[in-house]
Amino acid sequence: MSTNTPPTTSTTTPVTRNSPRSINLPTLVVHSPVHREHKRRNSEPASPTTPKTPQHSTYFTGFPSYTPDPWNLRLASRKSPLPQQQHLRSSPLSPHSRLASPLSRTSSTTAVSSSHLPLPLSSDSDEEDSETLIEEEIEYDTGFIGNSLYLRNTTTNTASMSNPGATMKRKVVIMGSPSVGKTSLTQQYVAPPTYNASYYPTIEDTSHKTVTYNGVQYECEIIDSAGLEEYSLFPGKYGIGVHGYILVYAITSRQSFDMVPIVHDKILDYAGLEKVPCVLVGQKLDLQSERAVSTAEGEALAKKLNAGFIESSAKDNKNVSKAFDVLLAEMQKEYNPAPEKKKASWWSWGAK
Ligand SMILES: Nc1nc2c(ncn2[C@@H]2O[C@H](COP(=O)(O)OP(=O)(O)OP(=O)(O)O)[C@@H](O)[C@H]2O)c(=O)[nH]1
Repeated sequence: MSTNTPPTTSTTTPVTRNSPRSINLPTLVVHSPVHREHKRRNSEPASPTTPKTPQHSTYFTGFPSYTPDPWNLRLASRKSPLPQQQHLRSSPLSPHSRLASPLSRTSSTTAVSSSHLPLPLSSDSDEEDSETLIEEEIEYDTGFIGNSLYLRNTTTNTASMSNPGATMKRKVVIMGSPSVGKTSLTQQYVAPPTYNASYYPTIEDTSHKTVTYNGVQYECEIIDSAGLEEYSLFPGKYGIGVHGYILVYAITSRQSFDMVPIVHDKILDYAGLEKVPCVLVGQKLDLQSERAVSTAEGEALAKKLNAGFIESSAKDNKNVSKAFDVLLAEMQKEYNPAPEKKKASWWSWGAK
């Protein structure tokens, strides 16, 4: 019997009362997505013959990425051509990168390709991989207005803000009643001097213009929409993926002025937002003798709609580019707010 008894004290390391080994707790192994990815990369052979696996730009967040905005979809669809090494340098494991966390906000990490961005290229880059790629976190605000869920891209374009030479895309839609001068305003802005006294109703026209405003370069896509009547259906596509609106009325037409708040309401309904960057433009300023809407009324409506305001004449090319500048200012306020100045604390005040 005594031969089957296992030895009772066979420890080689002395176990003191306070040592962690004295407590026999079960080991908890957490396999987080980050941990798994780290293990996978460490286990890969470091031979130069290892084939480079092209990685999708939304790699390594560990969580399903969510890129519903058409702008972001375009970015996310790009495949990253960088080798493994460079991804690790800017991967979420690096202490300098921002780790996209599903707990903080709905966010996804997307590789943004830009040759102007200030990040240094690592020395081990191949010739074919000369394009600089950086990761930019795309953030969304979500919430409810009534019963509908809204989702708004709240990413401040840090890449462009940190590099004044970068170009930012802006999609703008011009809306209002028929024959108020939307097309004339757009054409005068895009290719001045252009004014046509004859009237051809528009179905839809898109033009582009690159402008610099407040030190930032914008590539504007300007959509000239068809004139809206009170009971016409609002085209839903103008409620999504648009950065700003130019709401036009003619100072000679009370009806076109009354149409503005109706259009504005429809935009907010479709966009599911409480506010969108807007400028209210009172067109046909040259027709002073036929004026039906005063400047004060225009200003009051703009204030009510939280929009910028200007009166213009496409015929005389007066305040045309200013109208677009006012909108760029409104969009800058919304999408690239100036960094808040640090308030003087009590400590620094006392130290003076
Ligand atoms: N006097 C004057 N006429 C203008 C001005 N702007 C446009 N018009 C005239 O107004 C008419 C309608 O102009 P459009 O630019 O086609 O108006 P619109 O709002 O695009 O019209 P829709 O395509 O139906 O939506 C044309 O005959 C223009 O020549 C302006 O500033 N002053």
